[in-house]
Amino acid sequence: MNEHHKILIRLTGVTKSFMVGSGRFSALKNVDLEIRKGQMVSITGKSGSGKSTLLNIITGIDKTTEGSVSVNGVRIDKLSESDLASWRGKNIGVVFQFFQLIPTLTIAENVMLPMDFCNTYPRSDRRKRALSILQSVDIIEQADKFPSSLSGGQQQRAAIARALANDPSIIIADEPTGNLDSNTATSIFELFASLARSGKTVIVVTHEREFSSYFEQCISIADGVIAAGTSVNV
Ligand SMILES: Nc1ncnc2c1ncn2[C@@H]1O[C@H](COP(=O)(O)OP(=O)(O)OP(=O)(O)O)[C@@H](O)[C@H]1O
Repeated sequence: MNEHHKILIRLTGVTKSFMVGSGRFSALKNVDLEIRKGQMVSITGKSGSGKSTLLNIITGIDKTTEGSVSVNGVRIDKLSESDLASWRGKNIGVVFQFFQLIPTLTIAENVMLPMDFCNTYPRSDRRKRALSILQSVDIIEQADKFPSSLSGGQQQRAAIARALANDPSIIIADEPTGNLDSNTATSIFELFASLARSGKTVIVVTHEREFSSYFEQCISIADGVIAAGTSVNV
């Protein structure tokens, strides 16, 4: 097994419970999961099955009630809130269904924002880096425009560029093509696949079965439990 396919994310015995009324509700129940570097991974399941909770555990937004979460050798469930925020900014890029670009900033400025937050690159290098990422996702011509003048597909490319700003090892995308037509959605999945080939781990919550062939690992979740046999990969 080469470096490209080493295990990047490992959840062991993860339970996430919420207090509801006088009792406890477990949104994830004793989940064991391994995700490899450089893979395209889908998470599917009905509304309320635990998909967002699983993403929030992987990104450290939610703390586990029981169990451990290790990402690239770091036990993120053991990090303090401030270490976790900085870890997340450098290691996780997030892409949303409705893009969530800042309307008053240009596309290049949107891409520079995570670099500004995390201070990951010298200030004088940030615009150059943003432009090079915009070039790599094929929207360099849009760099100095505002989000509202871009098409939906271009806005999602800009959001992906922003997710790549700090060169994270993991890209998380929650229904990233839910607001795009089928051709545009295909081009976004092609872009994710090329990111996975370059070594990024791309985890996508999606309901769109027509894109299932893009995924090397499919995690199907129901009532907080990962369905047997669905999370196997190469
Ligand atoms: N903070 C919370 N407090 C109490 N219950 C919660 C909390 N967050 C999530 N839950 C419950 O945990 C379960 C899983 O929620 P989650 O948001 O992970 O589902 P999901 O699969 O992402 O759903 P959707 O597809 O609708 O976004 C749901 O029953 C939800 O009501």
